[in-house]
Amino acid sequence: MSLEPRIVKESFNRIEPDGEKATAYFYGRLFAENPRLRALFPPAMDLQRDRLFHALTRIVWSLDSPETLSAYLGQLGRDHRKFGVLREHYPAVGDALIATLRRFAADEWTPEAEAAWREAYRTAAAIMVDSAEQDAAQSPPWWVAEVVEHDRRAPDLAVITLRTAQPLPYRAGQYVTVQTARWPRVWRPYSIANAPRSDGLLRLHVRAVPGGWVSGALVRHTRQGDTVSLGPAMGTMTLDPDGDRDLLLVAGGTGLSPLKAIAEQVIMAGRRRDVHLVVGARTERDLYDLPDLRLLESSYPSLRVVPVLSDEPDSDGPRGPVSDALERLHDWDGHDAYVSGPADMIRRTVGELQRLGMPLERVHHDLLEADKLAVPSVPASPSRL
Ligand SMILES: NC(=O)C1=CN([C@@H]2O[C@H](COP(=O)(O)OP(=O)(O)OC[C@H]3O[C@@H](n4cnc5c(N)ncnc54)[C@H](O)[C@@H]3O)[C@@H](O)[C@H]2O)C=CC1
Repeated sequence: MSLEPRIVKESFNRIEPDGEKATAYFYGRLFAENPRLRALFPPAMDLQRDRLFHALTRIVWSLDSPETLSAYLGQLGRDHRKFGVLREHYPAVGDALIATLRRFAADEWTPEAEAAWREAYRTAAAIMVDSAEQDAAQSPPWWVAEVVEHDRRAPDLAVITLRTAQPLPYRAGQYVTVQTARWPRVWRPYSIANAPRSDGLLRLHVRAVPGGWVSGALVRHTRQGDTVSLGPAMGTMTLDPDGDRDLLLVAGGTGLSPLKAIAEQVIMAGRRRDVHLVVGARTERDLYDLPDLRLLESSYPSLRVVPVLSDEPDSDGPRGPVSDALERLHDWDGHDAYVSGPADMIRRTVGELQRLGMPLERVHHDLLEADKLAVPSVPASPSRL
C-alpha cells in the first residue's frame, strides 16, 4: 500500500487542537498496556508529551517529502538507541497511537484513515529501526564523557570541556544531548561550541535556566572529573563544504555556541571568507566569551566580532535587540546567514534578514525543539515516539 499523506493530514488536523489531551491519553494507554515500557521514559513526562506531538507534527507534514522524512526519522531512530528502544517496542507504540487517533479524530476516523495511519506508522518505524540497527554496527548508543574543565563564567553560566572515551563524530554547528548522573533518563540538547579537533575535546556553553534540571546540574553541581553521557550529534545547521560566500553569524546569548564552532571551522578550512559574528547579549557582563572571541578575531583578519547589547542604553557600541542592529552594521547582500539563540530572537532575525532581501534558503537556523517554533521547515532536535 502507498502512503496517503492527504488522509493522514486531514485526521491529524482534527486532533491538533486536542494535542495535549491526546498525548496524555497516548502515554496513559501505552503504559497501562505495556508497564515495562515506562522505564524507558523520564520520571517527569511533561516535556516528553510536547516532544511527541512535535515529532508527530513534523512527520505528518513531511509525509509528501520522502527525503526530509527519511533524514529526520533516520536521525530520530539513531538517537533512540540511547533510550534502549528496540525493534520489538514499536508495535505497542503503533497500537497506542492508532487507539489515540481513533478516539480523538472522532468523525474523521474512517477505515481509510486507519489504513493510511497504519501504513504511515509502519513506514516511519521501519526507517527508524533500520537506521538504529545500521548505526549499531559502528557507534555506541551513547558516549561517556569526562569533564576535563568546568569554567564557571557567571553564577548561572558555565563553559564545560569534555573528553569522550570513544570519538564522537560531528560537524561544526551540530548539537548533542546530555544526561547527568543527577537526573537519569533526562536528556537535554546543547550545541558543541568548537569545530572538531584532533584531540577530540568538546566544549559546551550552558546557562542554568530557572527550574532547568540538566542545565542546573551542569552549571552548579558538576565538577572536573565527573562524567556525563552524550547522545549522537544531530542538527542540520552546518556549513556547506563547497560554500564560499561571506558569512553573517547572529548569536543571542548562549546561542553563540554553534556559531563559534562554525567560525572556527571557516578559519580551519583556510579559505578566505569574510565572517561577521554579531553577538547579542543583555549587558556587558553577559558577554561571557568575549576575550576568547577577540583572540579568535586576532588570529583571523577576515573575522569581525560585533557585540550588541540589548539592556545597556548608555553603551557606546551597537544597542538594542540583535535583530534590529543588523541593517546598520553592513550590507549583507551575497552573504549566507546562520542564526542561533532564543526562539523569538531567531524569528525576528530571520524576518529582518528577509526584509533586507536575503533569500530564505540562505538563512540557516536549527531551532531546539524546546523552543517549539511553528515553522514547518525547521529541523527539530531529538524527540521520542
Ligand atoms: N547553550 C546552547 O548550546 C544553545 C542555546 N541556544 C538557545 O539560546 C538561548 C540563549 O538564551 P540566553 O543566553 O538566556 O539569551 P538571552 O535571553 O540573554 O538573550 C541574549 C540576546 O539575544 C537577543 N534577543 C533575545 N530575545 C530577543 C528577541 N525576542 N528579539 C530579538 N533579539 C532577542 C538580544 O540581543 C539579547 O540580548 C536559549 O533559548 C537556548 O535554548 C541555542 C543554541 C545552542
